[in-house]
Amino acid sequence: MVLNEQKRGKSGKFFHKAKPRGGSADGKEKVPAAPPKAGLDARIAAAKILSAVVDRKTSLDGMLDAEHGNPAFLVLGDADRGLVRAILQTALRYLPRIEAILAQLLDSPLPEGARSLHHLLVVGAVQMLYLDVPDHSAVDLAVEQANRDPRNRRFAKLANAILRRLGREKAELLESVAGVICMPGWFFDRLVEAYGREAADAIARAQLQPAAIDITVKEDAAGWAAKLGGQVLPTGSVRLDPFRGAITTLEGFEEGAWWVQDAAAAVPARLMGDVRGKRAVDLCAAPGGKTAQLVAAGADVTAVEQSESRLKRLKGNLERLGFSANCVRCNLLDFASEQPFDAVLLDAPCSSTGTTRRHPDVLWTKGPEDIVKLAGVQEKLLRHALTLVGSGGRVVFSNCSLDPLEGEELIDRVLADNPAFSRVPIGPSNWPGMEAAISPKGDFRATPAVLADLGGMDGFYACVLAKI
Ligand SMILES: C[S@@+](CC[C@H](N)C(=O)[O-])C[C@H]1O[C@@H](n2cnc3c(N)ncnc32)[C@H](O)[C@@H]1O
Repeated sequence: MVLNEQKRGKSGKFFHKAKPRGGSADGKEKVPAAPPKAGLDARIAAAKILSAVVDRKTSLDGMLDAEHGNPAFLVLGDADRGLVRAILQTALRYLPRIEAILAQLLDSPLPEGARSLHHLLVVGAVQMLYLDVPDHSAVDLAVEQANRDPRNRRFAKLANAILRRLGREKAELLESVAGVICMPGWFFDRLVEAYGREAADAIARAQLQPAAIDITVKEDAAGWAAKLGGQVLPTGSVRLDPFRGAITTLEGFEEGAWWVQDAAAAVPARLMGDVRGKRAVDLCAAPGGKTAQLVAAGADVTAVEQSESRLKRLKGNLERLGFSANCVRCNLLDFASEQPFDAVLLDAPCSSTGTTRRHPDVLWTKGPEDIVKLAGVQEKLLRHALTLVGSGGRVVFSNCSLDPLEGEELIDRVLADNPAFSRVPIGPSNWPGMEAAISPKGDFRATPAVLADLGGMDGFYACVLAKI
């Protein structure tokens, strides 16, 4: 491995051929010495967590959990935790571009054994390229970080040289990678196959934008949009204007007038039609956004959820909203009811590839094999869900995947051997403003590029089935 501005000496160690610009008078890069630096622990935690995400496929949410998260995260104060979140969210969003830039600064790729150096450089680079961290501070801290880690100590000068050069050539480097798709190749190929190149490009662009905050209101969407500052979307959700602060402090939260729910995620329950006075079951219910919608629409709701902790959260959410539902903790495959339901909602566990705007780790922790596996799980759950609905009733199947294997193809397969069920197409004319999210077969097929001018929405799929 040889690096630009770095050559391997006879001993096999790296030495730095410093350019005069940015170096010290004697041509040697200065490596700052060791006093503790503010924010260093946050950078160290970010690099560790980045490694867990991309090398060990660990989900980011769990590691950033305020109670059970990664130990390196839990020891940090609030400000540092915020910084770690910002570094990781941005690094994972732009990873292919950051890696392409680092590749330009290296003559040959870092060896597999230098992964921790790679993560350290990514953490340094993301601050300089996409976050408002002054270059000198990001470089100093990266060097300090390298010096603190026995695996990276010998690379401290190298990190210094690479990141300094990145700082000097930032604008050109960013320009040179502007066309790099920020997704793993396998996933982008699947998007192209499913949606065509143009639409896949639009999705790749849209998913780089962080998600807006959408709320579902019990009533009077226009009134709440005016009160909180926002707008009513064609889906019926209220999109809040960007703001700083805690959502829980906004008017209406305490008294349970609304709940946070992405505009796309709010669509499946709306597709159920008029459920007033009907018996409805929400089969994968927690944290309860769709249960709340069904209760708000006047249904008598049973919520089924297998995770105890998530069911607890659902109950807490319903309580704040002043709603009640019959909550059942079990695997839905074991759930049965003597009396069939009028409405069955199955919002199935999926690859979550539609949620990359909020969960940019998803594409780095999942692979094509997960999509196949999860499609199999969902098919099993859907086949069971169909047994719970009575004649004339409706089943809505939904998930937040962009992959047809977990959506259209699964539905076609299940309908093929369930002649008592048929698809109820959503007519584009039924939903002004949302035509782009209605598939030719009449399913709801949102991608992050739908309503892009208004800030996009999560990728989501929903299909309505009726029982004869
Ligand atoms: C996509 S989330 C559901 C989100 C929820 N519908 C909402 O709108 O708030 C999927 C949920 O299904 C639950 N789940 C997964 N497999 C299940 C099963 N076999 N039986 C019951 N619940 C299950 C998970 O614990 C998770 O809470």
